[in-house]
Amino acid sequence: MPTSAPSSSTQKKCKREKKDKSKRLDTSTLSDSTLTASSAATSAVPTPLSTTRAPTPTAPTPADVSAYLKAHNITIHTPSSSTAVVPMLSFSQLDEHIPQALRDALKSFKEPTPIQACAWPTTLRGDDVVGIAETGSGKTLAFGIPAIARIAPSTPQCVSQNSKKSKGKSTTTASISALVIAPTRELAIQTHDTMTMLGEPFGLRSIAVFGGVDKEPQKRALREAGAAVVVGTPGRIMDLMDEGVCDLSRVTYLVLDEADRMLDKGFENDIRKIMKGCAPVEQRQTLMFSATWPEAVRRLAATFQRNPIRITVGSDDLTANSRVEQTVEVFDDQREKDSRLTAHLRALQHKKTSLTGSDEKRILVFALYKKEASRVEQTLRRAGYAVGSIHGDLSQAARMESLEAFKSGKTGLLVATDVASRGLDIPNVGTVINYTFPLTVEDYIHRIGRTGRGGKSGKAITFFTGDGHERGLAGELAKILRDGGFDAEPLKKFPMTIKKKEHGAYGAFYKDTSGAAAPKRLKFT
Ligand SMILES: Nc1ncnc2c1ncn2[C@@H]1O[C@H](COP(=O)(O)OP(=O)(O)OP(=O)(O)O)[C@@H](O)[C@H]1O
Repeated sequence: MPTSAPSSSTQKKCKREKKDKSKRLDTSTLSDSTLTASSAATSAVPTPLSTTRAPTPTAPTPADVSAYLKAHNITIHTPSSSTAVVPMLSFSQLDEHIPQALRDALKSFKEPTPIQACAWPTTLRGDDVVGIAETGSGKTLAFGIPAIARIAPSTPQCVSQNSKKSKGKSTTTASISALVIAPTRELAIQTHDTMTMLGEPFGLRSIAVFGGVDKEPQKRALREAGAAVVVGTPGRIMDLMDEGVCDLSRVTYLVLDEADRMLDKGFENDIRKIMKGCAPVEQRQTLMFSATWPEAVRRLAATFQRNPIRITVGSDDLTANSRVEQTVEVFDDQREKDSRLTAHLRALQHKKTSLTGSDEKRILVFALYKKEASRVEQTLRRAGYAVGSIHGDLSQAARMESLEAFKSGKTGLLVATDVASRGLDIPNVGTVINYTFPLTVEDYIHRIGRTGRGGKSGKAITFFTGDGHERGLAGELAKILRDGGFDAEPLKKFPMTIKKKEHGAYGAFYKDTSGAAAPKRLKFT
């Protein structure tokens, strides 16, 4: 059936509304004091569309807000020039800020997660934000929804016209408006899938750019089709920038996912270069999200942002997902690990064959080194298990195949290095087994966060020998276990000192050059 063209009055209305919207978005580029003046506490919920509108019936009362912040142990640091952040306690509060078609993406969920509730009001009004919340708590949509809201047509009428025209085929967009940078290829692909889903009703295209695969299709996609959103890993983004096919100069919405990792030694200089290619900081919204936010990167992060609002769900200290039950087993002899691993698989009644039901629990085993991952995989295969692996010695195609087989249940067991520790949202991982402890306790938090996602519970079993790097991490691990209410006794034979961490690149010599005024700390208890 042919699609009828929109009437000229509808077209005019859409144009007018687009113009209004771009005016509205411009406020995000003004100084903080202007932003404060225009959105001063006239209502409990930010109302960028109108200042005369009566309060929304769904707006929470200050008492509701206070109780919510307390219940979820949320702390919000707001720079003195910014307006207080009032969380959105229900999806209906999004209605006046985002188009219906975007709201539809949330329909399978009951309510916003705490990080979404607190991040949306501030990201939608144009602030820079640091969002720290436990693994599996919905951070992708916390930054994904505002990204699309910023570039999508603003009204349901415009949306429906556009989606009729463009459903299935994406609109050619000359400029990239939003950029999400992720530390691993698999995470970039996963986030790109989410952005594609969110942008699809509006004909907004997302392109994933990551290494380990042929550059040509990515170059062609960028050159020929264009994209409103790019999600990628730093190395490939820089390559494509250098080749002149990835123009980021119009990127006004920039996200560092797994931000502490992105600012760590090894990535930091790449991030600086990429940011230089984006719109300048005054015209850009820069967002950082992670489950871990070590002191060592905090001040450095602030130098990339403009008066950021920091939202912390949970403790300011390093904490694990509260729905993951953690146990640690100490070994005197490394060689005991293999038999313990298979004993656990038996105790968990893990099937050796492929899984049939999609709700059957998968098990993720983390090793530290590529060779070790490969050896553990072989051991499990010899023991008769359907098992796959993900590590840096495999081609990207093999990595993607292993991940798919694990997701589908063809293999219910996956052995991985830390390339799989951050961000991956794999349904029904019931247990994470740390065969060898990671190099940092942050990595431990991210690894075990592959289970217990989206409100489900999970289990983490950690083998600990105290050899090499492990010895110096025993104190930090014990603290995490105790903070979560779990048994840290097995670790007591190791030194319990906790070393102050330094930024990988700057160490003790790092100096804050942001010149930003110290933020006031708002703790809602
Ligand atoms: N409001 C919500 N209610 C219930 N589930 C949600 C909600 N929002 C997102 N989810 C689901 O929660 C799961 C975890 O989300 P996501 O991958 O964004 O977590 P994350 O916080 O980024 O985790 P990580 O720190 O490991 O990267 C996803 O399957 C997502 O679809």
